[in-house]
Amino acid sequence: MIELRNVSLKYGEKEILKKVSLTVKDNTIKAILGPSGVGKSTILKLMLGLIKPNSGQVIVDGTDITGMKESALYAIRRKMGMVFQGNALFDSLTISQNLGFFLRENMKLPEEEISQRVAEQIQFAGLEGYEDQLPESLSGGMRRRVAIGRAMIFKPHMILFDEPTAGLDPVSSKKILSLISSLRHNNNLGAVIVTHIIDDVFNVADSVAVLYQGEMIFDDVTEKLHESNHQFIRSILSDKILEL
Ligand SMILES: Nc1ncnc2c1ncn2[C@@H]1O[C@H](COP(=O)(O)OP(=O)(O)OP(=O)(O)O)[C@@H](O)[C@H]1O
Repeated sequence: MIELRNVSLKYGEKEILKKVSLTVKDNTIKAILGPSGVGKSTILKLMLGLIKPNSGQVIVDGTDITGMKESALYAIRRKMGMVFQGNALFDSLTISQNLGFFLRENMKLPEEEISQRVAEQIQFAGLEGYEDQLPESLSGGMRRRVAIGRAMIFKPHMILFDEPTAGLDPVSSKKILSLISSLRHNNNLGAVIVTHIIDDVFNVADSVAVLYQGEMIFDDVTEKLHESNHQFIRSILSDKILEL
């Protein structure tokens, strides 16, 4: 479980988050919805301990990580997989090498186990036949699936997605969303999805937190979004996609 308790954060003089509280339960999918620049990616960085709040606490599985040293944070980050907005694949490595990279470099696992885990992710992400290709020869949707496979290969129990469908066509978006849904069912995994696309929320999320002007204006099960009278929520429900 990941919790943000009364988290406030400034970049310089700019106040980004104002006393934001949020809970992501295990084995559930939580969406964080909000306009561009509101601080959604910042929340993911706080959850990974990459940045620290000015006040408030970030709790991961009952442990307060707010004041933790970098060395202790390593173990916390190992519980979480991260899929970055631009995928962050290595252009000069093949798909298999991309998938196995961190297992080789950071975990120093035996080659046999690496090959087995890579093969599992190739199958899970539907990338059979592309093992020896470079990322540039794959479609945007396939590259996103490689990035998901690479996050999954550590066997995390929570996975964080930054705009998982951004830049994808509707068919690829659908595939990515069903892959995300299948993570929970097949692997008992929780997920956080940062997005500005309302359809993503209704397609996969159990609950949604809406961030607007630094504050969490809604945090409840997804179906209740329709009951909100907040003007911003009413406008996103009618427009379906937030201003970029
Ligand atoms: N390292 C930084 N230093 C200063 N300002 C920053 C830094 N990182 C982010 N910001 C600013 O903080 C605000 C929130 O950024 P963040 O990336 O969290 O937004 P976001 O909601 O994820 O937006 P997007 O969907 O466009 O990525 C933005 O105004 C951004 O310009």
